[in-house]
Amino acid sequence: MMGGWTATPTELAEATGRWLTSTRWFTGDPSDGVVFTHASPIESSQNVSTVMFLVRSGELTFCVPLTFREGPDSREGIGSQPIGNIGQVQMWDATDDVDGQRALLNLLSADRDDQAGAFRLSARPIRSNFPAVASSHRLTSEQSNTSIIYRFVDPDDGAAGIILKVFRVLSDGANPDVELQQALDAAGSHAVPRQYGSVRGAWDGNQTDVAVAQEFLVGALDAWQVITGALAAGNFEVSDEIRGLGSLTAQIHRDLATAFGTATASDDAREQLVGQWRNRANRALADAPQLDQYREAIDSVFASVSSVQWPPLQRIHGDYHLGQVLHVPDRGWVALDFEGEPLRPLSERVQPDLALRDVAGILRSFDYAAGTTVRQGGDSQAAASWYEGARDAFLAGYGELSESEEALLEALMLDKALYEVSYESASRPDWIDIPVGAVRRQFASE
Ligand SMILES: Nc1ncnc2c1ncn2[C@@H]1O[C@H](COP(=O)(O)OP(=O)(O)O)[C@@H](O)[C@H]1O
Ligand SMILES: O=P(O)(O)O[C@H]1O[C@H](CO)[C@@H](O[C@H]2O[C@H](CO)[C@@H](O)[C@H](O)[C@H]2O)[C@H](O)[C@H]1O
Repeated sequence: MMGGWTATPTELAEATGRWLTSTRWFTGDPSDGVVFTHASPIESSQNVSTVMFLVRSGELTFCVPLTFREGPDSREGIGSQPIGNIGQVQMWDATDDVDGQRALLNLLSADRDDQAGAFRLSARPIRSNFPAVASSHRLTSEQSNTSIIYRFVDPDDGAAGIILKVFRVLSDGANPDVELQQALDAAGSHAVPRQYGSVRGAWDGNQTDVAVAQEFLVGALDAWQVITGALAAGNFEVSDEIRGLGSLTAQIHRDLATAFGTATASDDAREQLVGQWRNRANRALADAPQLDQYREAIDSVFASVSSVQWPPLQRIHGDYHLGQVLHVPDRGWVALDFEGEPLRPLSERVQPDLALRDVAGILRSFDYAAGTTVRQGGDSQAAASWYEGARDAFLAGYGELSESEEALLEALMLDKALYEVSYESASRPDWIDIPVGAVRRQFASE
């Protein structure tokens, strides 16, 4: 590190452990402790240096870039707070430090391609000749990873800046968020932001994306904000743009099928997917015992689609909901965050699936928007009919479904609601009534 100064893994763990285990992205068990296992220097000067660390906690590996500063001169004008210190050297989360932020972005344009070392970083630039950066700041909204926004001095072909996301929990294998958005961008799709590149990390036989950079879309609100804002204001009219969201979704599916191909839904593949739905249902019933009375009914919905005709399987978004779509001024809808559902292992998330799973995701999100409106005192009748109108408009934009696709969509909506039961029970118990209500309604007439 700077000036030959080094720190041992034990010193690092002692100095940062408390901060690390209290971050939003630390999804481990704090009682497992943290172990600094690997380090890869990013940038170093006489008294400031930035290093990318891998930190192990239980079974999980976290990506933790840190910036070190030695001496008062190196700290002058730093707006953010240090997270700890080792002797005279103070440490910052690099995503929250102006020099750390610059070093992380420089990784993309520095032609870095490590051939040796225990933790090797390689840049995979796409549009690497971007303009000079005027300012940078960390995104403050709630997110599972950590993003930094860089504003250009002058726009680059209309783009006002870059948003760079550092992936926090690493697993072996290409990150679908990077793989799918880069493939869509390369195919000329405007359904995702323009891509600037990504950084790969390799260690102990593992290889994955540690960061990705894309066009920062200025002034965008996500579809959840747009829709719940309108409903909260008492506007229950179904906007034409919902039909447009359906068409955009169909286009994304066509482009992903072209880029990655499709696979016949063989008996084995169906059995595997329906098996996953059953596992999720079992987990949801354990998390919400009040749904146990529907155990058989759930099982028979899943059993009934085993025998209908399935369309070919393909790569999909995988966690498609209204919060994953931005409404961009003068551009319209743009989809984000193709990482898949956080509760599923990566190996499942990259398997070909039913594209209708994404359709189910958005329809469930319309139900959440209606449910939230009612929870906040909105008119329940108006919210229920808005839901039906929004569903019909989205499906009209998506394209006609066959009878068997409709049956599959119903099963996938049930599966998604059951996933949400577990998600809410772990993350937001106050919200659990929304998916629980959806499961109940599905069986109300039986
Ligand atoms: N290209 C972008 N332009 C503008 N805002 C973005 C962009 N990408 C992400 N965001 C904002 O950052 C938030 C988090 O991004 P996301 O990719 O969902 O991160 P995470 O994987 O951490 O959940 C989004 O909900 C959105 O508000
Ligand atoms: O955005 P993430 O990839 O972290 O997705 C997870 O969190 C979502 C909530 O932030 C959760 O979405 C559920 O709540 C949304 C409203 O907040 C709603 O629009 C979605 O339809 C509903 O599923 C998502 O399930 C979870 O994976």
